[in-house]
Amino acid sequence: MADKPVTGAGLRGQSAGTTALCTVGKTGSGLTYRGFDIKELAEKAKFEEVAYLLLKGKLPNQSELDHYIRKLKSLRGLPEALKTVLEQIPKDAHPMDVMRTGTSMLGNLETEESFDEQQDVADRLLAVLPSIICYWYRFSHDGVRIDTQTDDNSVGGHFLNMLRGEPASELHARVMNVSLILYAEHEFNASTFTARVCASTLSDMHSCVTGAIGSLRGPLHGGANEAAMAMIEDWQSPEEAESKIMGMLERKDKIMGFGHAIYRESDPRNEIIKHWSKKLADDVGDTVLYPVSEKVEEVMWREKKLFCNADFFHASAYYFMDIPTKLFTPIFVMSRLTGWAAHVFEQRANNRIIRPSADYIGPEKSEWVPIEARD
Ligand SMILES: CC(=O)SCCNC(=O)CCNC(=O)[C@H](O)C(C)(C)COP(=O)(O)OP(=O)(O)OC[C@H]1O[C@@H](n2cnc3c(N)ncnc32)[C@H](O)[C@@H]1OP(=O)(O)O
Ligand SMILES: O=C([O-])CC(=O)C(=O)O
Repeated sequence: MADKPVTGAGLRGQSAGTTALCTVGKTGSGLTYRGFDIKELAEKAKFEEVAYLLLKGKLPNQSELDHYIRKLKSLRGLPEALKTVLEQIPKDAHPMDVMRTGTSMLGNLETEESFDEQQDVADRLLAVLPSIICYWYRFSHDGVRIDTQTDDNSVGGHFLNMLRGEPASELHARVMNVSLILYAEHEFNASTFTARVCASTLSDMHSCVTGAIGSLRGPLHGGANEAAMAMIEDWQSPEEAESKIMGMLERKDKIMGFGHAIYRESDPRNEIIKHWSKKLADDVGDTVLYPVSEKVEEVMWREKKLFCNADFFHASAYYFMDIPTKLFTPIFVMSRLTGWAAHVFEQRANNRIIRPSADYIGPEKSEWVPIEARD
């Protein structure tokens, strides 16, 4: 992508604070969490280890990790009042709205009374968000009230088990683990910045996370994985994909799953999720969606020098695992909760209310006109 002059629009290129959590695009394309390269984490870590790293500040040793997994497993249950609320939400609601309402309702039932409770509140949310979305989804779509306390050790395996009513295969659990690691943290992205702005007023964790979910929902941010799927799902061949993309580019449409506010050359998460999407394509014997996705990637680079961001190959990967498209962005929430909460901790530890200024472009002086005399 050609370099663009940095202007004030979208606060692009302006530092809005400090963080010890993450670097994005520091050497042109890299991503690190507390200094650890994303490629190494995606290959070697459990998502729960990455959550611990982000939330507690260091990698856990074996007994700390075992204890943490046991803790998360014990926190998966839903209060009855929250189940009642989830049962009222219609089947055609957007699952991101369900996540938002579920988090907000939990804030009424299990209010964070003091910042001393922040670690426990974050752990509870990490454990319970998959339960919220799956309980609502299975109740509204299948008419069943699921037990959200499965015996799966991993967050990803637990999610798939609740969704399907049976434990996930090793491959699917592995891909979910990688996906949750890739989505966990990304510096001052829009949803995290929302959480930090909310935290800067000394608000509670549930409010910060509820606001962040609202920001993540949009198609220019987390909603892009669903939007990318909606775009490619009906294309039957790479040739059709090429001609459709060329038409979209001619009309100056945004192509979802491409481009990035910070990365200029590539998004390091793409190569990783693309690898797993290919493995899943081979697993299900796909001959259409993966070649279509690869063609879109090739055409976008050839025509616009735009590269896939984290979202594009997530679409096909989730599709191959038979995950309904509208649950794609809620999975992002289940993971990014770790980054959001860790940023809230950081903001609280060194806080000043976030309140920028605006350049006024309205009228200099307006004359008051009585209501009867107005047009
Ligand atoms: C996990 C995540 O949240 S990753 C982001 C997910 N979002 C998407 O995939 C949505 C599609 N992508 C986009 O809308 C953008 O690339 C964003 C929102 C991610 C970044 O926006 P910006 O920082 O404003 O983009 P940037 O400054 O790099 O844009 C440069 C030019 O490329 C164009 N461009 C950028 N992305 C795209 C795209 N996906 N399709 C078509 N054109 C694009 C822009 O319109 C801009 O053109 P202009 O200078 O004529 O206005
Ligand atoms: O950093 C951003 O602007 C968006 C992004 O990729 C993320 O939040 O993962």
